[in-house]
Amino acid sequence: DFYNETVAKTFLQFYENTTRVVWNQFMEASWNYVTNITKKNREEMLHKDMERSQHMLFFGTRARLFKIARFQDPVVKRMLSKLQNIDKAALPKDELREYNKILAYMETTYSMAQVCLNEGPCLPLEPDLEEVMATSRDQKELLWAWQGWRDAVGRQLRITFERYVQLSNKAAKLNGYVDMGALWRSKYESDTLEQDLEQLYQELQPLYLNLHAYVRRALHRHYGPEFIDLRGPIPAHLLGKAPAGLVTEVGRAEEALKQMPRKERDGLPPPLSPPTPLPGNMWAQSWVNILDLVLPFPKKPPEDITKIMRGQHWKPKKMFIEAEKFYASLGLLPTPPEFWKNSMMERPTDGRELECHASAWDFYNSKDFRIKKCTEVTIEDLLSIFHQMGHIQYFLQYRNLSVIFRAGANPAFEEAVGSVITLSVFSHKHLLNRGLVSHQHQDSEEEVNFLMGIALDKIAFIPFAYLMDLFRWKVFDGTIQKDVYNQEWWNLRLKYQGLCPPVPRTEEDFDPGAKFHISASVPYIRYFLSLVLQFQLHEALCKASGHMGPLHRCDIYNSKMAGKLLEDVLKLGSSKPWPEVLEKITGQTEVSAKALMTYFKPLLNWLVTENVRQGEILGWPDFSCYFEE
Ligand SMILES: C[C@H](NC(=O)O)C(=O)O
Ligand SMILES: [Zn+2]
Repeated sequence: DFYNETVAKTFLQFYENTTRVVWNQFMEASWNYVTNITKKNREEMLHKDMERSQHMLFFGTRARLFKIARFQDPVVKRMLSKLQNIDKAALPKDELREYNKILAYMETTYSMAQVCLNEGPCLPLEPDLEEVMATSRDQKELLWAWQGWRDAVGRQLRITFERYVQLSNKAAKLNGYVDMGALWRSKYESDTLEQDLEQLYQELQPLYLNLHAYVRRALHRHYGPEFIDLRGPIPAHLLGKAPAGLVTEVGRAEEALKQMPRKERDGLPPPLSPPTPLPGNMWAQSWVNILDLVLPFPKKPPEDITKIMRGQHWKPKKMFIEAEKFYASLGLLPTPPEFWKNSMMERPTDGRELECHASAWDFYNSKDFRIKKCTEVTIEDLLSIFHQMGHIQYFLQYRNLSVIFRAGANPAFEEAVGSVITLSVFSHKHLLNRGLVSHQHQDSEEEVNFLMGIALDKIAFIPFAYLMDLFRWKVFDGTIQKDVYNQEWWNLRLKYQGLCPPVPRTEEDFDPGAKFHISASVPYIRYFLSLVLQFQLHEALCKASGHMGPLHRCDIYNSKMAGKLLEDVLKLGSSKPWPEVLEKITGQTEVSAKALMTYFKPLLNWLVTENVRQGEILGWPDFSCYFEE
């Protein structure tokens, strides 16, 4: 009977015992599919997904029958309420089958997309198109990659995405939510989530506007007024690579040096070597690749860590071991042998189709955990591995909890764990300690350069991470109708990021679909919240480690105190409301941007001074976009 708490506990135990097998088989089938996209693997994955959904439907519908309000045990109440949300499993069988096919089609279209040169090879996104974005010396080529990718992915997904929205909302309604955006937001257990997010965005906006204005000035210097309006938005494709100007300048300098007679040449310093190509950014979500162009103190360029890694013959395996050592240094859990045996750390060379977007996997048997990544030897990929290993550490810490609680305190916590560690990894102190830079001391100007490098990743990301789900929430709640998907996408990209498409866009295009998380139906607000949360956690862990001095110099490596604080939280999984979890680490129950602002204070001071000196306009009152003729 559904009033009896003991009956509920038996019901939950029965769920526990049957779930592991069903979920493990589904994860195994999903892994086999995304690491080797074949028809057979797709059928098997769809079949296992149906089984998992049937299982969720059986238990989810029964969980709704219990009179939870009358129960005493908070754990039983929390478990039953989580069990009630069964997401797409609530759809009628035939519509669920259609929905799963749509999800597989969108994600696979993204993963298999290539852009073909007129005569010659077709290039996949990773690593080839990213490489083009990073190393292109030619505006036309860059535009070719930017537009080609959107033609190959976004355009193909537009119609399917419309049906995806319908079925998503139907599933949400069957779970008691007004639309899928409401179901996604429910994971944060807060009825003020949207206001809180907007508040955080407002607090962070000045930082972004100052960075945007400063970067716009630098791009204006290199590309000239025909491309950049100092009072207007920035063309999106220019933020993805070392600017053609800079690289050809260096190329010219090298040519000139070669022409010089030897005796003259020997006395001269070597030209600034072309920046090692970091993977560009197809979505302008990170601007790290134009650091050389925007360096506050160009005479003190940071060392090229990718070049140093390659000089030291780093290989992908060593990059994973490096991350493993860091987590071990905090006294956290080691990865089991299965991890090293079953992970996919490099793109296979047997020509198979696969999904290269990096991800971490829990196989729900408390012993099999994997990362899938098409690793390149770059500093960006090293930091990405630290991020993914943060997911693995969370899986390890909560592996003995009920399967219902094997998730982050909220999705932003899952994303923040690894990112917190990368803040220490990328500190000058840590890089020096690990032999990845040789420069002993960083003076205040070099520190501003350093903070600029971090800001091009983290601050540039703020508006992008915010707008990704602002867009989707509006699509789900009907504010954005399907006939204006693309123009509404670019309205948000203009409003929040101050970006423009480099060429005119139409409603034949579906540019948001060119981003993995939209084609793979992965919510994104988690990354926006994680961005703020990771600095808040970093500050708390640095304090626990006994760090003194500016936050951006902190490296918690080897701190067992910081590790213990982190471990106590990760062990909780999603068994407690996240404000309680946050309070255990930071003493606060709310996400706060204060630590992020503290971290970037020296840079913001410099930026504001520089922008005032240049008489910059913050924002883009000239909101028209320049289009290449
Ligand atoms: C930030 C996010 N990271 C991830 O998916 O691992 C992205 O790549 O867009
Ligand atoms: Zn992640």
